[in-house]
Parts: sequence; structure tokens; C-alpha cells
Amino acid sequence: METNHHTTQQTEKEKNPNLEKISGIKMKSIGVLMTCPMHKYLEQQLETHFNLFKLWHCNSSITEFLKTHQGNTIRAVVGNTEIGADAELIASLPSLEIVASYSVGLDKIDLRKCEEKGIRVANTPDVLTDDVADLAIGLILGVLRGICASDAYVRIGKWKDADFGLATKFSGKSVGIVGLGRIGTAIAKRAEAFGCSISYFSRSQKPFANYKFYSNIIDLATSCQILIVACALTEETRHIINREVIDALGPKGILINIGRGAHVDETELVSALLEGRLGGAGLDVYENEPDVPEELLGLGNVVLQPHVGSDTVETSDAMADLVISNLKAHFSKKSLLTPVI
Ligand SMILES: O=CC(=O)O
Repeated sequence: METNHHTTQQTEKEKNPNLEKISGIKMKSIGVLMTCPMHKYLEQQLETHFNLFKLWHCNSSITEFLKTHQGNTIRAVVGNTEIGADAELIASLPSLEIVASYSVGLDKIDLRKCEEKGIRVANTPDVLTDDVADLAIGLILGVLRGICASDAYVRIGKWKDADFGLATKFSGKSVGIVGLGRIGTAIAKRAEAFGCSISYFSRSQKPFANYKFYSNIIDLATSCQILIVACALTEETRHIINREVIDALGPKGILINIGRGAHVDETELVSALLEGRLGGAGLDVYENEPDVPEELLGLGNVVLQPHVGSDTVETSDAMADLVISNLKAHFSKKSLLTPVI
């Protein structure tokens, strides 16, 4: 859908290179604030099309920065999973009209404040779904087949002394998914191709006859061998993976988290892994990024990634294009491509 719109936009622009001016708006004078370094291509695109302000160039307080950088001309914020738009930032930007997030997750944006002030919000769904789902499968294989541990085994020359030992099979395992949205469904499809049975926990039952629905996450964790967190982070889903869920998954169970660190009670996760109450974990996200609990670093049954679910060249470019398209649509008074509010 995004591609069609993109193609239509390009055609219109090709037909009329002055489109931006003709719609009565000089985009170049619109102030856009980027909250932290993200993707170089996005930064270049923002610099080309708008008047870009970079918050990380701020040595003083946000208020000081905005005073010296004409904060009142800033009409858009581009944030990400690290720094979004909290109440303080929103309050310091009197002309803010839109937050276009370079992320699908919205947990770093004060949505209530945006709604209250009539500020639009857009994110980058769909374009990153495949990459995040691919990484979830990669983490499962990484943990069960010991890919990182066996790679290290070869590199440090241990293979010459002895075989690596036996790993655990993935194909045919039972997979439980917390949150069957776009990403959860993409993971389910991939796991199905590995001959896995799929069950899920979600706010409501979805129209997938061959996936078993659980309205209780403990029952889901009890019934599956691999539990994957793929839901959005909200007040309801914070620490959804607690001690009870971890114990229901059990000493042979594997936890995969490609959602947000705060979905999991990390202290409980660490002690379950250290005490052998959980079989292993594949994690892309943590409660206090970029800090990862020390105890996890020495565990061979854990695979750690530095929050890179959507970080491929292809997807990062597509996310950047979507951010730019949303901003251009907003300032041309057209519908947002991927509106949240
Ligand atoms: O974590 C990644 C995202 O929300 O896009």
C-alpha cells in the first residue's frame, strides 16, 4: 500500500517538480527537530527537505537550546525508540503539529499529551515487519542450535579438542506468541514453515483458525516450548512476563523478546536463567538500554542482540522514506500514510 502511494507521489512530482511550492508551502522553511542520531539517510533527507534542528547538538537544557534555535519555528519532531517526544519536549515546542516517529513502537511518545494538544502522530509500521520477524526466528535458532556459542567454539580452536555437543531441534516445537499483530503474525507464518504449532495470547481472538487462542498468558506459557513477546508496550503489557509466566514456561522453555525490554521483569528473568528455572532466552531488547545485565553475558543459553530488529539497510531506508512521506503529507494538508493520531 505504501509503495503505491509512494509511486503516485513520485509521478505527481515528476509531472510537476514545483509541487511543494504550488501547494502553497515552502517545506524548506519548516522547522523539524530530530531528537537523536538515527539513520544517516534520514538525516540527509530531512536536511534536504526541511529546516533541520538536531537536539543532540544541545549542550544545555532543551529550553536553552530551543531559545537559541528558534524553537517556536519547530513544527515537527522526528524521534525514535531511544528518544521520542515526552511531555517536557512537547510542552517546550509551542508550534508543534506532528510527531513522525522513526519506529513502529510508540512507547516513547506521550500520546495523551499529543491528543490533548491536537498534535498528529505517525509511525513506521509494515516496512519493518519482515525484518523483526526474521530476527525472532534467528534468535530461536541462535538459542536452540547454540549458533553463537558454537561459532565461538570454532574460532577459539576448541573443535580440534572435541566435538561441540548436541543442541536442541527447532522444527516441530510449540510456539506461543504474545501479541498477534503485524509482527506476531509474521513470526507465526515463519514458525509454521518450521512445522511448529502456533498458539497466542492477545486482547481479542483473531480470525486464524489454525492458531490456538489463550485469553490467559499463564496458560499460553504452560502450553508452549518457545514464548515470543511481540506486542506493543503499554501500561497493561509492562512486565507482562513476570515470575509466574517464566515459571509456567519452565526449565526447558525459551523466551524470545523482540518487543520492548520493559515487557519482561528483567530481574526475574536473570534469576530464572541463573537458577535453571528457564531453559534459555533470545533478547533484542532490555529494560535499561544500552545496559544489559552483567549476569547474562556469561550464559551460553542466552543470545543477545543490541536492539537491531529493524536495522537492515533496506528497512532503515524504507522507514526513513515513510517518515519523510508522512511529514510531506502533513504539511501539504494530505492524509498521513501511517497515522496513529
Ligand atoms: O523497536 C523498533 C521500533 O519500534 O521500530
